[in-house]
Amino acid sequence: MLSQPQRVAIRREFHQHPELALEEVETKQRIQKIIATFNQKFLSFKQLDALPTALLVRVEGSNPKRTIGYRADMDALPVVEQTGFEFASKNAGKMHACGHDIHLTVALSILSYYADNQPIDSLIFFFQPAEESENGGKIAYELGAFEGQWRPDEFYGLHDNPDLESGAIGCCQGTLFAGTTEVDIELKGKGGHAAFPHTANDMVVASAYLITQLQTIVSRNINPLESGVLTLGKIQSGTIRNVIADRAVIQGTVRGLTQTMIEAINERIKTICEFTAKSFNADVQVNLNQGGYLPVENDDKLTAQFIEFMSTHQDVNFVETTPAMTGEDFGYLLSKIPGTMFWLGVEDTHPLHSQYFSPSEEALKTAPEAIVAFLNWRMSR
Ligand SMILES: CC(=O)N[C@@H](CCC[C@H](N)C(=O)O)C(=O)O
Repeated sequence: MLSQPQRVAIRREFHQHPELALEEVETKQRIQKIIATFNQKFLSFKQLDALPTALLVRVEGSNPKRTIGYRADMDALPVVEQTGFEFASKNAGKMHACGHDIHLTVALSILSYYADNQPIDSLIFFFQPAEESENGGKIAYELGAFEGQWRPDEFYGLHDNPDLESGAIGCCQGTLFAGTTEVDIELKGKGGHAAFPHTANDMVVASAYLITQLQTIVSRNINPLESGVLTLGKIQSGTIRNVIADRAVIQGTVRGLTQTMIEAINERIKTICEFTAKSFNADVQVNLNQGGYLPVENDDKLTAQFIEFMSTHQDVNFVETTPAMTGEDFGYLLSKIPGTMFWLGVEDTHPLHSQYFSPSEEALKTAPEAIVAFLNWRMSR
């Protein structure tokens, strides 16, 4: 298995060269280059023409009862890194601010183990593009990535978590992550001179009211005992102080722990947009795209086994977690193939998606061993 210094070097190499969703060309080349150094005897590969940055690797089992999938995502975010590390991003405006560099390194470490130690069951490693946006998991599934001998009977994947101690494994039964919807709103009015507001139709003012109205969905429309989020993370309108803006673009994301909640919030967004725009005599276009970001629902039986193993294994610091409002398109894959998603603690004071996010590399010391131990245990059953 890759040593800790090798793991750290690999993680830093990925960290220095982040690529956005569907652009992970060099990242895939790096993955392939690393795998090329492994024993090839039990390995075979699959690529997808229409999703060229994806890579599937199959490890042939010695006496397979099942095929087990393991997924690692590989895309970065459009974030300007501010960590000041010597291995900080070399790609301007892009950063592995969600720890997918850690995810890749853990997956490659596990793969390196099974390249040398043939597993009993067959394994499929899915190096997945486009988790942060663009639905890489769903696209791969729909392209037939998991057909025939490439279909796992059960699927596992992790996400790093700065709130957990380094190396801790966190998981829960049922919903681990929220489902999400990407929200795009465009308001159109009439531009004009700042001095003559009565001759124009100001989309800065309309968007201010619309945003305020939309914020009432969570506070006034949903049951306080349930949960939902609407974050509007981006707004663009206007060009200069003395021109009335004829257009505003608002982008955001909805989060809910159930599909019913997501759909209820989405319906309210449409209604509020329609009537608020009308009240300003503006045109509005609303685009709500859930794509593959379904709630991440862990399979009852497989997750019970995962928790049983992780919570009793002497080398694992296991933490029972509560559902989180982060989204994950692994939710789509788990809606097709049963499995378990879990957290890996990377202890950091900065949250995921922060320009200062600095996951602890200590987590790399123990996570691959813990996951290999679980997989071997699973294969023995
Ligand atoms: C783990 C994580 O941070 N995932 C992203 C997933 C984004 C989903 C989608 N593009 C959206 O923005 O709604 C997250 O922001 O939770």
